Amino acid sequence: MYQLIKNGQVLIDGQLQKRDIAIDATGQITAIEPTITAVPTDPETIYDAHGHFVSAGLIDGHVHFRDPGFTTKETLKTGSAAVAHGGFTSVIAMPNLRPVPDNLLDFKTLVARNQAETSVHTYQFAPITNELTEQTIVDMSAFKAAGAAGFTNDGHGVQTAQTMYQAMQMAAQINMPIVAHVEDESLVNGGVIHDGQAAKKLGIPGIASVSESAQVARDIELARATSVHYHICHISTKETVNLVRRAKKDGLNVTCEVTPHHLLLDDSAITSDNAMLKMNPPLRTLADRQALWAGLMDGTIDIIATDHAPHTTEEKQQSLLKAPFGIVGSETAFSLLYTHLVANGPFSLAQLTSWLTTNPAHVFNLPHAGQLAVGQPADLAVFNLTDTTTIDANTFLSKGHNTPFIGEAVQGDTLLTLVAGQIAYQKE
Ligand SMILES: NC(=O)N[C@@H](CC(=O)O)C(=O)O
Ligand SMILES: [Zn+2]
Ligand SMILES: [Zn+2]
Repeated sequence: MYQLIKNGQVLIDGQLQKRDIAIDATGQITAIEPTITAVPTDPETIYDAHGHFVSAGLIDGHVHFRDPGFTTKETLKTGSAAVAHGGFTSVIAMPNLRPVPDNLLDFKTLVARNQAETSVHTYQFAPITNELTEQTIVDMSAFKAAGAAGFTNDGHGVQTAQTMYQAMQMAAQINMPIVAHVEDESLVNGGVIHDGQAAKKLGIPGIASVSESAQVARDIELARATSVHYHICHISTKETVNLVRRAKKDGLNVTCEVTPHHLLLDDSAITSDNAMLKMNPPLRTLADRQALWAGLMDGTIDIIATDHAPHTTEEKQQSLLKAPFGIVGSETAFSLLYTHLVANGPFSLAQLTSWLTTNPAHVFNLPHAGQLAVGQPADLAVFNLTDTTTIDANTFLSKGHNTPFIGEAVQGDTLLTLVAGQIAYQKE
């Protein structure tokens, strides 16, 4: 473990300033000062950040660790190593596992395994309904008591208004968020990419934007009627941005997330039958992408979450029609976002870090995450914002190499990640 981080650059009131950070034996930050002269006796416990950016540890509110059930894709060990490599120190894991942890025994076992087997703070979402697809809603209070961070059927939309309405009433009563994968299956029509130019050109069935936005519109009205905290996963369409903007204006407790890939890519990138560009929701149009940037700019979109969705190389080498939906995101998120949104984009480093630290801590009520401050756990990440590196799957700690961003030149490589003072990742 490290007890002193020297010569870091820390964001203070939106500006980078030189700071040293002292960490005690319990992993708490005890001082953040321009210069700390009380140096630990063991030189091994001193890390020289050499003027690089020291951030509060990032928070990812949407990851798939695949364990139990799909451990050829990822395990708790490889998934958490991957997120630490990306500078994340807290994540919330999705329950689309096998078995689905829709009974208390399986859920408690999973929560205990998350604690024991991951190198970061791994929180866990519980299902809304049995098997993520049935109508029977789980005993939400019992799952809350067992540690659930919220309720989601991610991978599946809740298909009936009746089930969603009841789930929202129950969640509102116990003050827990409904975290929604929004997808009206009656509007999907066997689509695998966005129903637009690329689908037409390649002769591949498309997924219309209304399959997302129609369900968002329904759910916002149900949220208005129940006063629940309604959080929308991976929004992808301009219509959804508009609906959320209006809901917020109306004072509803509605929040949402966007992924790095929906911000950085659109369906013009799909020029051949390449399943690395297949994910759910699909990459939409340039106009949608611009609406997502505008949504970040005006606060309609609260957070960026990766939807880290590892699959095996064999699975993703299949055609767009056959391959599973999803791409990995943990190990590329910060550098891609820093490069395109900040270094070459209109956003500030302070804005980017707010979408990855303070905002997710607030949205998901994680009181000890997202702040680099005295008295808080030393969850932090050091990023090299100046040198350019190339995204290389050989450096990935995830089992999943399924990303279209391989070979991209980026700034923002992770140098060090500490979780409560312990080294979760360090670049060689
Ligand atoms: N996003 C995806 O394309 N896939 C996710 C499921 C999901 O997040 O809906 C997965 O579990 O693979
Ligand atoms: Zn989803
Ligand atoms: Zn997901």
